[in-house]
Amino acid sequence: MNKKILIIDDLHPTFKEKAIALGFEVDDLPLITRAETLAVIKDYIGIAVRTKFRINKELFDLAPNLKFVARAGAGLDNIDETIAAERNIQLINAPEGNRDAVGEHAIGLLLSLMNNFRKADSEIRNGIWDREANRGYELKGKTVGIIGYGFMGQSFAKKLSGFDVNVLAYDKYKTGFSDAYAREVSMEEIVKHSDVLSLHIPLTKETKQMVNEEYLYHFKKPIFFINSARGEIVNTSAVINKIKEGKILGAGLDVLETEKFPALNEQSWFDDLKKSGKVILTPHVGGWTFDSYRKISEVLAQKLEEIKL
Ligand SMILES: O=C(O)C(=O)COP(=O)(O)O
Repeated sequence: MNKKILIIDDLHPTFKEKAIALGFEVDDLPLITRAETLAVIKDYIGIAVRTKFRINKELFDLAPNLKFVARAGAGLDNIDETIAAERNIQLINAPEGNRDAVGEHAIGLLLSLMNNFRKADSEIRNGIWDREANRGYELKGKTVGIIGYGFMGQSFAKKLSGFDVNVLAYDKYKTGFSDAYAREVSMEEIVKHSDVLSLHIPLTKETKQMVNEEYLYHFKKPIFFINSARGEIVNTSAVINKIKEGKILGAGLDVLETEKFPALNEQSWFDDLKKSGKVILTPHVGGWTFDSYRKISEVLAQKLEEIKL
């Protein structure tokens, strides 16, 4: 059997080295375009990707020999999982490789929001010394609501453990998961008690636009909101409205409903996000650290070894 793998994204060399050691032939072409990929994919039994483009029916139709897709990251939303399952194409991913990065980044966003780091810093640079407007909140004693208790949610909960917070977690697909770091609760309890809301769920048909006006309306207390999952889970205009109403005290967004320029400039909500002192934006780097770059490749290589071909 031909054992060729095509790497189409920037992956740490560990993956390639391990794959070669396992007897695979590897073409490492991080700059390959979609059209070029479609032209050659028939020759490969495996493809390794990050989020460069969608691995969908068009690609699967041209890939009769494809046995697996290796996603160098956590989210599988850029891969058509249904078609892959129908065609017995296995999916492996590496959330174990970037969970620490995401957990730490979410903590960073939260502390920065609660202490106005971004706003205060830019005020000083503009000659403003305003202590009162930059008075912060402490995490201690607050209730943090986590939606989604997989690798990322668990990592965030664990990183919170030194802050003396009450951590609640809801996961639609799991029960009995209370641990030393979080207590399993219903969505209603999250909505009722949380001072902080952090999303750690995948983007699916069900979660798309889940955090909208109606959802946010039900929160009993003003919240700090963190999204390091996927932008399309959130209706950004609703978040802006809730910031204006004082129901969201701050929003830390590592992911946006529309990402990258120039598309971002076209969004009606982007100006409001930019102007708000209560918003911190990062360019989808929560899971993308120098450390996770290597760890993701190590995890993926380990899973490649275990895959049944
Ligand atoms: O691991 C994930 O799901 C991420 O969001 C990281 O995205 P990336 O693979 O760096 O485009």
